[in-house]
Amino acid sequence: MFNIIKVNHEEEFNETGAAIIAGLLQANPKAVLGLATGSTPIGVYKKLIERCQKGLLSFRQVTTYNLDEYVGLPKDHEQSYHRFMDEHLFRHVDINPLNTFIPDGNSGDPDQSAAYYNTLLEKSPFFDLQLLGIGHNGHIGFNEPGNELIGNTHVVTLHESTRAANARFFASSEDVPTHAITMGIGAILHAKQILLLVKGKEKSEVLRRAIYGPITPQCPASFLQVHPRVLILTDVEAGAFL
Ligand SMILES: O=P(O)(O)OC[C@H]1O[C@](O)(CO)[C@@H](O)[C@@H]1O
Repeated sequence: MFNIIKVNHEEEFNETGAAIIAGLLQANPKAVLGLATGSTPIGVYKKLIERCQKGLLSFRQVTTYNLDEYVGLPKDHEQSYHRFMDEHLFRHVDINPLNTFIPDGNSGDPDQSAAYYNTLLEKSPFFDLQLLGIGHNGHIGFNEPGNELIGNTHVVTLHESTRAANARFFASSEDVPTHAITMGIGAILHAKQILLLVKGKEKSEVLRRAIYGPITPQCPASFLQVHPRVLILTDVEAGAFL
C-alpha cells in the first residue's frame, strides 16, 4: 500500500526524506537500514550528515546494507558504490564501518560474492527501512525488467538503457560496467517499511506504471504494490499525475 508525500522543491524533498530517516533512528537508534545509491538520495544523505554533525542524530549503532554494486570496479573506483557511500554518507557520520555492508563486486567471483551477501542478509534482522530510487525502466536496486525476477541477491546483466543512463557518471559509455550484483526483489520486499524517492519529470511515467500499472517483472517497481508499507516521496514533476 502506498502513502505519498508530494513536495514542491528540492530543499523540501531532501529535508522531508532526511526527517523520515532521522525520526526512525531517533525512535530506534539500533535500526537496520537498506540504503540506495544513484543521484536521487544524495541530497537526503546531505541533510542527514548535517543533522549528525550538529549532534542531532547518531549512526553509532545503526547497521546498513546497500542494494547493489557494479561488477569489476575496485572499491576505491570513483564510480563504485562503495566509494559513493563513503563520499556521500559514511565518512561524514559516526557510523561503525564494520556495520556497513555492500556487495563485493570486485572479488573476481561475483556469483560467490552474491551468495555471500545472501548469507549476510539471512542472518540480518528485517530491515527497519529500505530506501529506494527507481530507474527510468522501472528497476529497483539493479533488478532490471524482464520475464522474471529473482528473489535473492544475484548477478545481473545491466540493460543498455541503464548503462546509457549511468554513462553520465563515467568518462565514456564503454567504461560503464556491463554487470552488477543486486539484492533481489524478495529481500527488498522483506523490509518493514520502504521509502521510495522519485524526482524529475523523466521519472513520472515509470512512477505511474509502478503505482497503477500491472504487477509485472517488466516493471520491477510494480512489485512494491504488494508491500503493506511503502512511502513514496516525490516532487511535483515526477508526481505530476498524482
Ligand atoms: O537516482 P538515479 O540516479 O536516477 O538512479 C536510479 C536508480 O538506479 C540505480 O543507480 C541502480 O541501482 C539506483 O541506485 C537508483 O535508484
